[in-house]
This record gives sequence, structure tokens and C-alpha cells, in this order.
Amino acid sequence: DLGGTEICTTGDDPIFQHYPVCISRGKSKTSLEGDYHHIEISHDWTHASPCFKGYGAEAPICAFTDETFAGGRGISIITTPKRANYLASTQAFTAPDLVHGINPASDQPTTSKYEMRLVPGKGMGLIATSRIRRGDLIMANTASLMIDYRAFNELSVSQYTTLQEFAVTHLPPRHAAALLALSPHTTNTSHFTRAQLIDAIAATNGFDIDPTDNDPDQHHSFFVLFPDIARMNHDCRPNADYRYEPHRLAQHVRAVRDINPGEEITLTYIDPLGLRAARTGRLKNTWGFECACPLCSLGSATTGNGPEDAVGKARSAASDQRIERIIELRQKLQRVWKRDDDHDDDDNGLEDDNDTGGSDPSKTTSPAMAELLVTLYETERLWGGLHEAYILAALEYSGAGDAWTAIKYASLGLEWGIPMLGAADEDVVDLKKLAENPWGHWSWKRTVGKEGKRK
Ligand SMILES: C[S@@+](CC[C@H](N)C(=O)[O-])C[C@H]1O[C@@H](n2cnc3c(N)ncnc32)[C@H](O)[C@@H]1O
Repeated sequence: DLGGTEICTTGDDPIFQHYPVCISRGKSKTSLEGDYHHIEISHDWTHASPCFKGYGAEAPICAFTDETFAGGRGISIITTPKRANYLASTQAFTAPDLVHGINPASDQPTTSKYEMRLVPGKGMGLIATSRIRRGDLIMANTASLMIDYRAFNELSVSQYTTLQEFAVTHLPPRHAAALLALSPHTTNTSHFTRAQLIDAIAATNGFDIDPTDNDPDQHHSFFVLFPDIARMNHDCRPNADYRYEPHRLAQHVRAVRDINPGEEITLTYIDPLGLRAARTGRLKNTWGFECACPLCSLGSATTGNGPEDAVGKARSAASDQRIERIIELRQKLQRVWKRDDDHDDDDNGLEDDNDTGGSDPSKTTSPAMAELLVTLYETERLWGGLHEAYILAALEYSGAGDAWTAIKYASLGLEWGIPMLGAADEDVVDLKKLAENPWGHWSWKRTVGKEGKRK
């Protein structure tokens, strides 16, 4: 307990000796006293590791654990003391009720919604055991292990794997065991040290999480483990999607369509708007596995020459053609209907140079294009992105001065978008205004002009 104590590394520790450090509560600033750097922390972490400082790096990086986080589930964070202080000042720590009880109970491996089973070609996976409705919350996980990307970029492999081992080892035993039971992707781990095993598990199961607006370290993302969600396999046409809630340090997974009992619950690990070769290449290169999802498996049955294979290849080629058309239509429509206050933080793949700031209503888009986009999303079973197509259709109809069809698509956009984006999302807030009063919305008759003639 660091409540009143000071923890110092021993100067002769072979691993930590180059950055001897004392961590204590309540010191006024980071300073060098004698042979030790003194680091102030503002939270009662139950454990804090010795620190490493990369060559030329601004700050040391350490592992901090709070065993009491989220009702005793615990959390470990590998980052700088300053950023650990920042995270400890956020609501997830200061308002514990917000994170209490959101994780699946650890003594209950199955819930009424799903259970873990072996899935051929994919290792373990989660299978629905009851009907799950579109938009329903399937599960939520608070972060177990958060790793500041600076650990990978500034420290040596032996340094960051030492911190990862410290971070996992000091979590409450049941939680640490759940992390250690996750897939390390490769089957032969008998020659791995514990630190190597933890590193392989982290690499196989982590999610990238961007810094929030208030985070003082805007340029450094986190790599985060959510161990129950990590059991969900990838599918290029998933039936669930995830959203991170920063104030809870928690990932939430919701159904993007109705899921029947017996169906596997899946997420996409990559942008699904990619051609088959790009998707399988990405999964192989960055994730290290041959995608065995139904779409990627089309046309690669048994011999590779049978009639079923020919049908599969044709279906796969048709899917690629639809994807190409979706990318093209979406880009055109997004370019026209970008809001003035939207500053390209939406990862929509558009370059800033292409943005018109919403001020240049296009003569090249039409409601028919938006309708086609909706149909293509549906045919391609891209349920997780369908709200985007509805939003664009609502704007396009509003731009054309067709209030009732704009209201129809705005309502659909809200119905499909709120579970995925959250009610506070800027696009959702804007869409609500459009659904309530298209005549007063910024997009109203923007394409045709106020006199009703097409501009
Ligand atoms: C985050 S884990 C998912 C859970 C994992 N199957 C388990 O047993 O715990 C990611 C690993 O699952 C496997 N996997 C996930 N989706 C897959 C897919 N579509 N095809 C083949 N393997 C997949 C790969 O081994 C991948 O490295």
C-alpha cells in the first residue's frame, strides 16, 4: 500500500538499476534526490513497479495496479506517473459506482446470453445461448491491462515485458488467472518465459484505444486487454460491435443484428470495408491468422475446383464489387454531407484535403445514390455500418427538400445508430435535430436551393 509509504528500487537490481526510482504519495514534484528519482503519485495504487526510462524519452514508464478497481476486479496500467495520475483522477476511479458490476461475474463463466465453446479453426469462441436483439448489450468489460504505446516505442522488449509481467502478476489472483488463460495465438508455448507468454497474450487480444479529449498525452494511444470480450472471434460480417466508454475505462459490446441461439457472437478486428485480398492480408500480417470466417472461406472449399467452389468464388467476387461501389458512394456522399463543425476525427478514411466543410453541396450526389448505398450495406450484411448509410440518406433527402423521406431515414439512423454511437455522439445529436425539424436543419434544400431548383 502506497498510502503512506515510499517504494524505492534497489540500486543493484540488474534490471532496474539504470533508472533507480522512489515512488511515493504526496511529493510535490518529480525530483532527483541522492541516487534516486522521486516520483509523485496522487492515487492509492495497491502496487507500483520500479520504472524504466527510454533513451531520450521525456518521462519514465512504470506499472501501476489498483486491486480494488471495479468492485475488486482490479486494473493495471503501464504508463508515465503523470498519465497514471490523470487516469486516477477520472470518473472510473473517483465515482466507483460507475464501474461496479459492469463486468460479467467472474465466478459465473456462462451467462444466459452466451457460453464459451471450441469453434473449429478459431480456438475458443462465444456462442449465443438465447436470442439477443439488435442493440442489446451483450457484455461490458472494464480495462484489465492498459499499456501506453510509449512502453513499446521507448523501452526495450525486456523492459516492457518486465512491466507487463509485473502488471498481470499484481492483479487479484482470479483476474490474473483469466488473463493468463487467454489465447497466445501460437499453440507451442512450452519454451516461453512467463513474461513472453504474457506478451504473446497481450499481442493476440489487445484493442487500440485512442486518448480522450482531456488526456494530457494526446499523441499516445493505449493498447488494452478486456479479457471476456477477447474471447470473441473475428468475422468480416460480424453480428456485434464494440464501443469504448472512456469515463468507465470500459468496452461495451452490442448486437448489430438479432442473434439466434447457437450462433457465434463475432466482432470485426479490421475495417470491414476492404476487398477480400486486403482483409485476409491484413489479418494475416497484423494478427497472424488465416481468416476462417464464412466470407473469407467462400470459394476455398476442399479441392478448390468443384462446382461449390465456383459458386463460392463468384459470390466472393460479387461481394468485392459491392464493397468497391460502397466505398465510392460513401466517399462521395460523405464529402458533400460533412458538417462544418466536424473536424475529421471520425476515421472515415477521407483525407482532410478532400473535405469540403459541408459548404459545397454537390451536383454529383442524389437520393438514388443514398438509396443504393443503403441497399448495398444490407446486401453485404454490413449491419454495424448501416446507420451511416441511413444518416447519409436522411441528409441527401433533406438536401433535396423531401422532408418526409428525410424524417424516415433520420429515424432509422437514430434507431440503428444510438446503440452503436451513443446518444451523446455529435452525428446522433445532429440527426435528432433533422428528425424533429428537417425544414430548420442546415442540410434543408441545400442541393436544390431554396427555390426548389437543383443547383
Ligand atoms: C482475440 S482472440 C479470440 C479468441 C480465441 N479464439 C481464443 O481461443 O481465446 C484472437 C485469436 O483467435 C483466432 N481467431 C479469431 N478469429 C478468427 C478467424 N476469423 N479465423 C481464424 N482464427 C481466428 C486467432 O488465433 C486469433 O489470434
